[in-house]
Amino acid sequence: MTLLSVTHACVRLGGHEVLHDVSLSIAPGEIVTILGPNGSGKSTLLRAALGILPLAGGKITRKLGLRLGYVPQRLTIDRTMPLTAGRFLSLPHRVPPAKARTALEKVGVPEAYDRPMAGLSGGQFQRVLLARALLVEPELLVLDEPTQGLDQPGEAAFYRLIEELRQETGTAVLMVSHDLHVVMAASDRVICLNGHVCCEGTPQVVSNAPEYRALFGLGTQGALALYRHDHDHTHDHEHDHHHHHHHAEKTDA
Ligand SMILES: Nc1ncnc2c1ncn2[C@@H]1O[C@H](COP(=O)(O)OP(=O)(O)OP(=O)(O)O)[C@@H](O)[C@H]1O
Repeated sequence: MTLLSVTHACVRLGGHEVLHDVSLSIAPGEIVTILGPNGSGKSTLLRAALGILPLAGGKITRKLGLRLGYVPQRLTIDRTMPLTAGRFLSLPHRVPPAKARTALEKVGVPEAYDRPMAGLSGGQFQRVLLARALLVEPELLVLDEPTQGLDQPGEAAFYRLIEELRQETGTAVLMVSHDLHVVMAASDRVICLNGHVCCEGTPQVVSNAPEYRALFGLGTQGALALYRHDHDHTHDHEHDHHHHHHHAEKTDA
């Protein structure tokens, strides 16, 4: 079964073809990451897949009634607006307070409920956006560079949370990133984009593909190997092997 598929999609923006003949599909429970340099069309692809942008060619197919949660790349909230995270979760559709509190607990920021959105840290804010995306109990979570503005430990913690949510709820995840270090090992499948699909496959396959190396340079294999080794550890100190979370299947001991 496929939750969402993009078939031979072309997107034109401002008179030029930003995406050419791009195909991808995502199955239940999969974590698929779209990687690519700035301007390679990653956000465009997500927005086309969500139906926000029209296609110049190809098609998008979604499972009927697909429950989809979306975390946008950036959301600015007027700092003068006294909007608490609890109330934010009730926009645009009212959500029972207990459900909003549960969602905030699930993403590790229960204290945000009564706090104004404008006063949250970057990491707390992204978690609230994620909580909002979880309200629909998504079968597919779509995340557009959800860790922008977070420091490295914050970013690593955010991706661990995504993995935990996947394990707990079985949601599939389609996300965009240009960060190789954290995302590669956290993904089941990677799609390397540069206006078209350059290569795709498991992180190991992609990191060895000449197309990928041409885009990201030869040094990334080393970085990936290092990251895979350090996957279960904090990322603020490379040699700090303190375990934050234990994933039995991924320990490196
Ligand atoms: N509304 C638009 N009109 C014209 N060109 C656009 C428009 N929106 C995006 N583009 C162009 O499309 C290309 C892809 O943009 P997109 O935002 O999808 O890239 P990206 O891979 O997400 O980049 P980044 O990593 O910088 O976020 C870029 O060259 C961008 O300048």
